[in-house]
This record gives sequence, structure tokens and C-alpha cells, in this order.
Amino acid sequence: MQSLAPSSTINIKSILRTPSPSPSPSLFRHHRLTFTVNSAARRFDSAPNTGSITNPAVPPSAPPPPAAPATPATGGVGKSRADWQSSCAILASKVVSQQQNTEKTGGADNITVVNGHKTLDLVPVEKIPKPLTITDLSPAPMHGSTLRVAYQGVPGAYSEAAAGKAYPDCEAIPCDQFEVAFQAVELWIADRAVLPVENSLGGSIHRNYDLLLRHRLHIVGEVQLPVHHCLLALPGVRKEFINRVISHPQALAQCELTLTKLGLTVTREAVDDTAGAAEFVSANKLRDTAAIASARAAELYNLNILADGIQDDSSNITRFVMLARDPIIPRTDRPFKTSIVFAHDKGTSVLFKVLSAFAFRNISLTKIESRPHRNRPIRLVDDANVGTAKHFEYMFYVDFEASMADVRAQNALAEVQEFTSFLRVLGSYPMDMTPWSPSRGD
Ligand SMILES: O=C(O)C(=O)C[C@]1(C(=O)O)C=C[C@@H](O)C=C1
Repeated sequence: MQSLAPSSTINIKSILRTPSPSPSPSLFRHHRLTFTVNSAARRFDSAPNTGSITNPAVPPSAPPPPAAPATPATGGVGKSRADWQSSCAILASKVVSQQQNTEKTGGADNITVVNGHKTLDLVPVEKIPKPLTITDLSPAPMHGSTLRVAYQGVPGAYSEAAAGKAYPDCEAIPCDQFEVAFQAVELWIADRAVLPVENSLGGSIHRNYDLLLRHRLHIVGEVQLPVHHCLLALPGVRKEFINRVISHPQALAQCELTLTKLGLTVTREAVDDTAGAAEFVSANKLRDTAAIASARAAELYNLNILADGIQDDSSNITRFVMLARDPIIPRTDRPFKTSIVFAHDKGTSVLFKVLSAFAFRNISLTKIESRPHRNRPIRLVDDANVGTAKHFEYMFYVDFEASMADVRAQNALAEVQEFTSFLRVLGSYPMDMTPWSPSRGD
């Protein structure tokens, strides 16, 4: 994975207004994407719920990329997939013409006719383009051959490490908010986003569940990352000097007991990400503040490691999901997981009925999460319902261990749809099966 040095920030609006049709890759290499509300961005925020099953086995037609700036040209080949395909067609027709011409002239003449025009520089026979295969038709990077992966945070964040684990040769693009990572993919600035959804100690990262519903991206994979926290401070600073510890709220929660054991019953302050906390201590030369972050963050921001492995549990794992504009085609030849979200209007025991649709088919659930329904969070009930002052409405997120290509999953979902007023498949994707051991400092 290519690492990115942090520096000043740019915003999506300015990227979209860049007049050049091919923004330089270095633009991204040194900047962090920030959030500026613009009309394009708002369009995605308000994506309506369909209330119907979205089947990842049937990829929706991809939206056209936005204006030219977001679709850089790569060499002589066109910018979009359509350009690229028509380039292939032109090349192919050149080859045919060349062969015909060679037959006629014995190969002496290298001028030929393509689509009625005389042209030079024929494609040599040994470079005849290969026919398209099914892999050519799967979602491909739009920025040359390097996959661009958006993550929240600055270099040194665990999310950057997760992006590298998910896509080893990717170019990781730091974003200042989760929402920006979603938008970077929607606006074709990035090809994928890798975002945390739950941690073995701290629980769910609710913000990302809410954003999954508000945006139209698909879950195409998952990675589990052992998270090994360090306590970082400026060189020369000792633990006794510290009167404040800053980090991402999840990281603070994951180290709460250990901090107390270390005698650091000091102010704890939440910031956007762990590496950002390290960068802040370093940039402001704070001698009374420590950051909880990775060993890589210590290296990047020239901090010392005061304590290593300070997470309260050595098996501290964060699960990240990989998001893309298009779903992947589900398969049955390896373990798959499917994530859905649903809501129901009325009826009794709906949740029980939904869960039993999976239980009766021996499909294991790996996660269930409820979130207050954003549009109708609280409804007051009438006086007859004495004792229940308010009625909450929820969206339920469920992960189960089966592929959408598995007939059991299809039948279960058909049944779930009968009990629910809204159902969406967020993605059907290969399970991360890598065995993990207690987190190490890597
Ligand atoms: O702050 C970071 O480094 C992140 O990547 C975010 C995050 C999170 O959101 O949970 C990721 C992994 C750790 O659990 C702590 C923080």
C-alpha cells in the first residue's frame, strides 16, 4: 500500500471544480479529503429508501461518472469504461484492416484505412488486443491500475492499516469524516471505502450503520484487524507529566481500565481519530498531553511510546467493511456473509418471526443491531397506553452467514419481506476467515 503524508486539506468541491480533465494523483497523495456540502453531495444524502430487496446478484446500472475531472485519462486510453471499450473496438478494427492490407500489399505499406480514414501506426500483430473476459467487466479502478481506497483519519490510523489489509496495493486516501469517505466513492474520487463498523471491546460504530442506510454503496467485503494501542508522548516527556489523554472515543473506551491502572486518572478527550491525536500532540508540542494511537503513528509523528499494548483486552479486534459503488456477484464456493437492514410498521413478534426465518433454515446470525429510525425516531402514544410514555421505531441491521446465491438465504429473505415494511440487502460478500491471534504491535 502506498502511504500518504498528511498536510493541508482540500475539499470535494474544489476537486470537482478542477478544470483539468485528469487531476494529478499527487493531488491526493498529500491531502486529506474534507467535507463541504455541495449540491452533488446533498443528492446522495437524500437517496430515498426503496422499500424493496436490492439483490446484489443483479448489479444495478452504474451511475455515469460525474463531470470529466473525476475520471482521469490513463495514457492513451479513454477515461471511462465506454471510452475504453470503444478504444478496444477501434484497435480491433485497425488490426483487421492491417491484416487485410498486409494480405493485399505483402506488408510493404503501413498506411491503412480505419473507418474510412487513412491512418498510420498500426497495432503490430503480436500486440493484438485480447478479447474482453468476465474480469474486465467487474468494477475496475477508474484511476489507472491502482485502486484508490478512502478511509477516515490521517496516515497512521487503524483504518489506514485496514485499507492496506483489504487491498494490499491500494493508494489509501485519508478523509476527515466517515461521510466524506462515502462521498469520495460515490463521486468516483475513490474506488472503495474501508470503514470500521464494530469493535470487540467498544461495540458498534453506530455512525457508520446510519451512513450505510443513507448512502447507496454496497458492502463487498470485510476485514478484521487486531488493534494494538500505544500511549504516545513527545520525546523526553514522562508519564508523570501527563494531565490529559486524547484519542478516538473507541480507542479511549478500549483502554479505559489500563489507563487507570497506569495511574492516568486524568482528563480524557475525544478527537476524530487515533493518528490525528498523535499528530495534534506533535504539531502543538504538547508536553502535558499523551495520545493513544498505533506504533506507526508514533513513527510518523516523531513521538515516543510510553506504554505498549494498552488495550484492556489483548484480543482487541475491529471489524471493517469494504464499500463499493457496485455489488459483487455472490458465490457459494466459499463462506459468504450477507448484511441486511429492515424495519417494520406494525404487528406483534415481528422481530421473532424475522429471526426465525433464518433459524428454521439453519442460517447463523453473526450480528444484530438496532438503531432509532432517523425519520420517525419517537412517537407519542395515546393515554390508553399507560406506562409507556413513548414508542421508539427502529431499523434493524442483521448479518447472517450465507450467500445471496444460496437458495436458503433467498427463501429466508422472501419470508422476511412479508413481515417487514422495508428491507434492503447491504451486501453479500466473502467472510474474513483469517485466523487472528492476540494483537501484536504490527
Ligand atoms: O482512529 C482510528 O485510528 C481509526 O481507524 C478509527 C477506529 C474506530 O473507529 O473504531 C478504528 C479502530 C480502533 O477501534 C479505533 C478507532
